[in-house]
Amino acid sequence: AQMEPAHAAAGEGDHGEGARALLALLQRVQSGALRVLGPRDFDPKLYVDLPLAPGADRAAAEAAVAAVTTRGEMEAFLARYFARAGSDLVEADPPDFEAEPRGFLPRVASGEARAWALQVHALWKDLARRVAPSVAARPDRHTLLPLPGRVVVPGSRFREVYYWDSYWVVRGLLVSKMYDTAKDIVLNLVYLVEEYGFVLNGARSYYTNRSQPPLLSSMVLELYTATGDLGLVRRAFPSLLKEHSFWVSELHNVEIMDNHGRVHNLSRYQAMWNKPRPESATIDEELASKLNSTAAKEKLYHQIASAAESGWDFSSRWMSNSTDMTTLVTTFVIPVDLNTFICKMERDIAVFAELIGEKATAEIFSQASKARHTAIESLLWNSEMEQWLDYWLPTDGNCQGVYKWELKSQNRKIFASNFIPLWLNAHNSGLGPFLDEAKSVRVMRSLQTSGLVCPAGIATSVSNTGQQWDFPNGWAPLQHLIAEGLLNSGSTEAKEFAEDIATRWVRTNYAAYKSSGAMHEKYDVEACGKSGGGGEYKPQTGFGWSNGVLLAFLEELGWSQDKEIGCPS
Ligand SMILES: OC[C@H]1O[C@H](O[C@H]2O[C@H](CO)[C@@H](O)[C@H](O)[C@H]2O)[C@H](O)[C@@H](O)[C@@H]1O
Repeated sequence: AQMEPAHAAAGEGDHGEGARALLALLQRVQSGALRVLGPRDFDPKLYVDLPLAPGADRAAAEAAVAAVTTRGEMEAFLARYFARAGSDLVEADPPDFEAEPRGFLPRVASGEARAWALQVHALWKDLARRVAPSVAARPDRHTLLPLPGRVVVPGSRFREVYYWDSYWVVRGLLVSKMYDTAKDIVLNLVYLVEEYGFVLNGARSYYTNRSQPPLLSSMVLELYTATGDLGLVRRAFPSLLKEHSFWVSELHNVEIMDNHGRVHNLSRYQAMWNKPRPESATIDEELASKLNSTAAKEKLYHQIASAAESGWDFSSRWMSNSTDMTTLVTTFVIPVDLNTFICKMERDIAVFAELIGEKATAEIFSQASKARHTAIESLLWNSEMEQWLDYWLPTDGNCQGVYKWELKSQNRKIFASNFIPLWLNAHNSGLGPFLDEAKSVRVMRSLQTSGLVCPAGIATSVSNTGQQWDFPNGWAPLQHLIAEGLLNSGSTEAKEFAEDIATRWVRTNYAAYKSSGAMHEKYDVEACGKSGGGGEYKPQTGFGWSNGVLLAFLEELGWSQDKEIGCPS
């Protein structure tokens, strides 16, 4: 596959003419709003989330937008032609929600921790929605995509379902005993695979050009483990096979030959898009204005959308110069975490195939996961640093043919993702451990001296670039993946360290909740009780994956009566 894939613009092809025309109109409204309202407090995503108002005519709105020159005219224009962003998602009132479910967090004895956990549990009611029937009836009037079941959104500006966020939402819902809501979420994602061939970044027409870190099989496994619902496994199985094909297709797969002449297959992120992201078009266009040629701009847009596919948007992890976003080279990076997730997906599919009696498929996927495991260990493991490192392909050529592995192409910079393979300890799907205990301990020691472990949790990287997936931000999914891996490594010392990380995280969430009344999308790990910042949009609250991780940590760790929940003094 070339770095500029033939299908770089294929995401467009999936929609009707009406939906495309609506998105084009909304992007004009977005740039008009920036011109008229100014950059202060401007969120470009708001405008591409606007549904057409009942009875409003798109062509008339198109004719009117160019004439808008003042704030008052813009307000009148928006009120006339559009409904409120998010109004096409209606409240769901999940029937499986109970204020205090039976058997909720049995190991949380502290009254203070328990009262707070119940408040976080109650947030599912605020975040649960259903897509309004008008969306399926008139998809040309909404950028929101129809979904069959109830949804749980991250919160604030993130008014729609997101792919990898949903894994931690499901984990939290299982703690909350909301099995039906969790199943609806999984079936919605299965539906997206049936419709598009992969799980979209999010359920909006502007997210159809890319996916996100692939965790659907993990959601199915968690639900199956909690409920024994084999029907769900059977229902999801064809979609899991389809999703796997997407991630190992020419678009994502790269062949690399190791020093012993063995050729391995690993995957990378690569969006099918080479234009500005509609939800951030004004930002992407401003960045690209630093470049001269159309070809250079298209390459940058492709790298931006591919970074969004990684879930780490944005980070010095994908930049050759960490202070210059125009140097994004996402598609040239073979990421540690993506390949960990695909290895896990292959193990999960093998387990599901066995469960439903598809012996031959079970064998194929068991072999595939072993081959990827070997590839991760051969190409990404660095024995001197005792971490796994992203591998950078040469950025001056295209990605055709087989690459020859070179040690110098491992990126020696420290990121939390360098430790994500530990997570496979927690989920060996019955196929044997990923790491032995001694190696897990060595990786733990490397993490302890990496500079990532901070007073309020694990930082995303050690570079403070102003990007949101860098220092000093800590993200709930990263804490959880690493802590779960350490907890299940078999080592008492690693278990204690995992408990320490989780304790720091729970405390910072608690302190920030007490001072702000909200759960946050990300936290600043330099000090207990601080929410995070940086990046291209204002920090958000709600927040799906933070709530899920908090509940999962409390379930896994418990919280004794005399354990302090506030920040340590
Ligand atoms: O609007 C900008 C970008 O926002 C999303 O990314 C961030 O929020 C997601 C939802 O919580 C999360 O999954 C992602 O990891 C965050 O970086 C969106 O996913 C991007 O595609 C979008 O361009």
